[in-house]
Amino acid sequence: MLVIEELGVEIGGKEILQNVNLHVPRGETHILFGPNGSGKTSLMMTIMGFSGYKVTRGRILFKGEDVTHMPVHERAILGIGVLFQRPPTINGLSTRRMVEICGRGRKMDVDAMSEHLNFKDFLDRDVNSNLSGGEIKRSELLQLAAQAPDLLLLDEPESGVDLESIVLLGESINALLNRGIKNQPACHRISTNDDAKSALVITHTGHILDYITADRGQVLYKGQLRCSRNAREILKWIREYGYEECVRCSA
Ligand SMILES: Nc1ncnc2c1ncn2[C@@H]1O[C@H](COP(=O)(O)OP(=O)(O)OP(=O)(O)O)[C@@H](O)[C@H]1O
Repeated sequence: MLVIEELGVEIGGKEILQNVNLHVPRGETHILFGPNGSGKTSLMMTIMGFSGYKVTRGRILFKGEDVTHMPVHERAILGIGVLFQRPPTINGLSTRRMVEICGRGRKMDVDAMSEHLNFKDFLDRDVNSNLSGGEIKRSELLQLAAQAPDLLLLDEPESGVDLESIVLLGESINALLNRGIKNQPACHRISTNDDAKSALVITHTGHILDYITADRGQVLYKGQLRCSRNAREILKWIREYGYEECVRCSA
């Protein structure tokens, strides 16, 4: 689904990512760990194609197509969707209209969709205007549900979400991934065929791992992917020994 080869990225002339290689197969969810400032968000923004993230080497393939220099909207149409860590407020555009735009003319019942996410009362507010942290995440998930991407890039989905709402969030993410059943290995899931979705999820706390099934974890450290193994094992190592020791062990 997603293949990144020897990717190098600069922001404003500063090298942020170096020689990143990553493969997220169809139907798999990978967790991206890494200390603050290691480049996790930059990697997601580069995959999505936002300006300011200059690819200096390497390439990004999505569904076999080289998207390295493709504009954001074309990547979105091709099936990449992002849940931002800090999404912008868009004054003058209601969330309802935004959800319809994300759906690109597909027939859908926005009210019914928003009911599942407990978001109906906020539909007519401008996008992300005067919403709490948890409400913003639900707004983002609603937009993603309308877009129905094949690859979800989720930047700290659980941050700012209370312990009860995180259950709803986990269920919504599983629904987006076409996964009803947690803790099933990718090879045993029904949706490993053409409709299987993939995800790359940034987390610091690992709380989201209680609600979604992670097939693999990766550690980004100082702009380089330094470790790839079971996500829970990585989390345990980081908690016990810290990032520096974690990447030393896997070197
Ligand atoms: N627009 C920008 N201009 C200049 N530097 C930037 C910009 N965006 C990010 N950076 C820098 O790039 C580096 C990586 O930032 P990034 O946000 O990707 O890290 P992160 O791993 O997601 O961090 P966190 O866990 O704190 O969210 C940081 O040193 C950051 O200051």
